[in-house]
Amino acid sequence: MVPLDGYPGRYPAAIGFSNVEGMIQVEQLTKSYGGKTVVDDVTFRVEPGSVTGFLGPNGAGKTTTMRMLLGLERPDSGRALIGGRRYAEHRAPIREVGVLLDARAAHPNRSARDHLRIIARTHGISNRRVDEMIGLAGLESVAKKRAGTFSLGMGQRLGIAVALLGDPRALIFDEPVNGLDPEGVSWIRSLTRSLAAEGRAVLISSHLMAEMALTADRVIVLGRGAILADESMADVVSGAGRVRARTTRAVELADLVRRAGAEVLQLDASTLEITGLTAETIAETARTNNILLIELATVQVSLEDAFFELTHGSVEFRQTTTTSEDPQ
Ligand SMILES: Nc1ncnc2c1ncn2[C@@H]1O[C@H](COP(=O)(O)OP(=O)(O)OP(=O)(O)O)[C@@H](O)[C@H]1O
Repeated sequence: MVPLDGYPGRYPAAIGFSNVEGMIQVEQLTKSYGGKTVVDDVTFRVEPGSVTGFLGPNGAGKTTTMRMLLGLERPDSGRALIGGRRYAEHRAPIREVGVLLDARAAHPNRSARDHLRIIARTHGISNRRVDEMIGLAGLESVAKKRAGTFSLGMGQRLGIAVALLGDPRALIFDEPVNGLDPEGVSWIRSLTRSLAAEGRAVLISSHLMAEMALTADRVIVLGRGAILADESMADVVSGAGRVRARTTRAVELADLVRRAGAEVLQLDASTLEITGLTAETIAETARTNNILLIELATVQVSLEDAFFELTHGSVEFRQTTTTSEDPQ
């Protein structure tokens, strides 16, 4: 991405960052509304140089957490910091954190370009930067149109252009792919990846699991306000250490690995699913006993499956299967 005028050489500078610069930090954050705790002692970090997916069922507390990071809600206890400071403590927050919370934030009667220019002017940012961001967001052909006529996807693009205007080190995007067409979804993916590659910290909430699996390096899962997982994407989809082995001597191999402490599920005459031993140990056991392996692979699960497994006890709004034709 093009650095902001007057900020030459700030990126790529992940290595040069002091340890909290650009970092998004939440420490023991708690918030209740009307006696209901919606964010419950939440602690996590989003490091510069990474995209962190912020996942959770409806009502899990993702937006409330993001709003506390942006000083829009006051925590009951705990701290929400960007670059080591509360949002309100930054002299120029637009240069610290880029935010996409509400795609409909632009004044409906103002053109996209004017909306950006007004924000730019109040923050000492040049019109050239505005034009660059219009180009980056793919809004050139509609820059003079009223924002009120924009589709949801165009509104999202305008919101992203605003978020990037100040060349911030941290980015917080709430459901950025909402309303975008496939080309827009893929644009957000490559944009967030390149923002992270430039050394920025990116926190991005989404319900689109397949997309998150392609975009995020880390995953934080919230359920009923509490952290259910904070792991690398690779760990989340690693299938909890399960290894699938195929051999013509499945019963013998099952017996051997069980004796080595593994749990074994026989899937069919030749296929075993083994938990508790690495693929390497299983291969070694098979070789020592002259058992030919036809296939050996660690099991990967989809992010969606991993998400359902993590959150099944924390879903607040679950539809019933009753239809109007069912007897009452
Ligand atoms: N201003 C408010 N007053 C009262 N309750 C609120 C307020 N804001 C949020 N809540 C409640 O807090 C809970 C968490 O909401 P939040 O919007 O943070 O969840 P979310 O994880 O972002 O959900 P979604 O995926 O549906 O956007 C919900 O039960 C919501 O109704």
